[in-house]
Amino acid sequence: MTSLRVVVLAGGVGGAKFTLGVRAALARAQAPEATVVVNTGDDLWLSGVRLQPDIDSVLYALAGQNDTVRGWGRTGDTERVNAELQAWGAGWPWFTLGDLDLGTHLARTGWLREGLSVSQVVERLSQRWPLGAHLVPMTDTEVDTHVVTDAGRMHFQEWWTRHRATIAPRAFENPGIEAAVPAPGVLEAIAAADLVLLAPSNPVVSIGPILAVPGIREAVQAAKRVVGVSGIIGGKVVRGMADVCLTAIGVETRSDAVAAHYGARAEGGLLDAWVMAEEDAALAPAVQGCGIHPVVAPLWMNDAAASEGVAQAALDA
Ligand SMILES: O=c1nc2n(C[C@H](O)[C@H](O)[C@H](O)CO)c3cc(O)ccc3cc-2c(=O)[nH]1
Repeated sequence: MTSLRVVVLAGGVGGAKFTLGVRAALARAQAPEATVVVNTGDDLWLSGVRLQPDIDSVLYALAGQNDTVRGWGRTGDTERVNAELQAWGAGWPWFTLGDLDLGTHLARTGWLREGLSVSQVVERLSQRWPLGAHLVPMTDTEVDTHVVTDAGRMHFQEWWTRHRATIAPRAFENPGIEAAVPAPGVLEAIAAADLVLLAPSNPVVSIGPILAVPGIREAVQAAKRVVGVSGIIGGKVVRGMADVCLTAIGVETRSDAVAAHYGARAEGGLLDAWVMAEEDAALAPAVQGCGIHPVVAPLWMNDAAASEGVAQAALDA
């Protein structure tokens, strides 16, 4: 039994899988449940409802309700309402809203319209299933992610789901983030944590917006210990479009480059240690050279045991 208090910063499928592993590893150690600070930068309004893809990815995964094949939405979902929306010409023809998923969006939007804050809504959504972790949004303020391209500015979801990241991004922006405030409990959880973990989520559009909420980066820098987990394995992204996003901000798609992007805590960055894949072991000296302690471990999260192994490596780092 341990009293280790852990905070995870997470977003997307990588964040959800890693969070499952952290939950399992902490349960095995009889440690308290982790607090998971989730990216809300890829949220959007569509057909009158508020979507929170990263919140829902983590929520559904912890609840065992996620579609593991598609990587987003609810398992066993149907698309009857979506077909009607398409017939009306409502929403986006390239963006599917499942029927069960829409139930979540309607519940969330109703509560928001009744005056609940985003974090109060996340708390309500967290009560339906035993999650084994405490979910908090990074902020209650609306800060969607926009992608600036030569073809114009568009919402991150349009760039990703419609264009499949094929239009070169010039920049990623979160309009209004300078005025955003960390959601209640975020700074307190980080300050009280024995360990803050950066999940192997997209460093630019998942972890980036969380750290850009004023006060969160500073809180992580002041945390007792910070360990990051690489989402790059063997010089490639496991899934998603982190490589395109990293190129846009001038960072190479290499594990050591992402570690250097986060930076060593001793030099004003964030990391004490960096968990990197066995395939990237040759890059460990470069990470060490940045002042970050490298830990080499198997990082493929193909099943629950593998995810727990990755989480355990981060907890031990
Ligand atoms: O590739 C897709 N991803 C879809 N996603 C996933 C999402 O676009 C991204 O993968 C994440 O935002 C990236 O973290 C959805 C997520 C939701 O919460 C709700 C609806 C969708 C719909 C789609 C979709 O039609 N196509």
